[in-house]
Amino acid sequence: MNIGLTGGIATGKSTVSSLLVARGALLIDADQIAREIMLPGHPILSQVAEHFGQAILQEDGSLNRKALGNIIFTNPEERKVLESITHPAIRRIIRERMVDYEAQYPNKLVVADIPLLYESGSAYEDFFDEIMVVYIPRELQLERLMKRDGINEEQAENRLRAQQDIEWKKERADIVIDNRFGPEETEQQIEQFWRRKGLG
Ligand SMILES: CC(C)(COP(=O)(O)OP(=O)(O)OC[C@H]1O[C@@H](n2cnc3c(N)ncnc32)[C@H](O)[C@@H]1O)[C@@H](O)C(=O)NCCC(=O)NCCS
Ligand SMILES: Nc1ncnc2c1ncn2[C@@H]1O[C@H](COP(=O)(O)OP(=O)(O)OP(=O)(O)O)[C@@H](O)[C@H]1O
Repeated sequence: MNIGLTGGIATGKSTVSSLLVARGALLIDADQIAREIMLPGHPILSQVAEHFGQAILQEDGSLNRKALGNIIFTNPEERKVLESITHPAIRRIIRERMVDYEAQYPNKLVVADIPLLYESGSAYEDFFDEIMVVYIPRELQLERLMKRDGINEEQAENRLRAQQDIEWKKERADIVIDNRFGPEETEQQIEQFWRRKGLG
């Protein structure tokens, strides 16, 4: 069985995926894949640099994440260009890993953590048995994001605006994990999900 795990920025996807992995789930992490394709020498990074210019690279040729983030989180058109380069590659790698894991470990739960699962359209939605959304109310999302990344309210708002609203995602979810309370409450919901699915 597989699930797509999503939510908004800083709603707690990594927290929830760690709880699932601790129970034996296999994880595919879209943010990690996004970093792999941006490593020096990768053809995707070359395409990105071709469009955005050398200013988004550090002297050693690696990606200057801050510089690229500043461009795409304040300019939706540039964000679309970046996504048109990165998303097809990310999607392909996720699908390949999913197929591999499911063939190798047919009794395990495979979890794909994809921040922009819904934003990417039906390409992903049809791919998973179920979609789990990690939810917290927007004000708390803003607060946790500012604190975790050490950014101000305007920068955090820009990042939130680059994604679909968390309430909208919650409405569409097959499974909602409400992560606004403490870690114990979240763990309880994961345990319930695990039992309901007969995973052990
Ligand atoms: C722009 C980049 C370099 C900024 O790097 P930075 O280290 O500041 O952020 P990081 O990669 O840790 O991402 C943090 C979060 O930002 C959000 N985010 C990232 N890219 C996007 C985007 N194109 N649109 C909306 N939100 C995004 C996601 O919620 C993600 O979890 C980086 O996010 C990137 O390469 N983005 C393009 C690839 C992509 O779309 N990744 C999302 C996973 S599918
Ligand atoms: N139940 C909780 N109570 C308090 N703080 C939490 C809780 N869950 C997560 N956090 C904190 O909120 C922040 C965001 O969590 P996390 O990094 O798991 O989110 P994420 O959805 O994976 O984020 P991103 O998509 O941006 O990588 C972190 O600083 C984390 O420590």
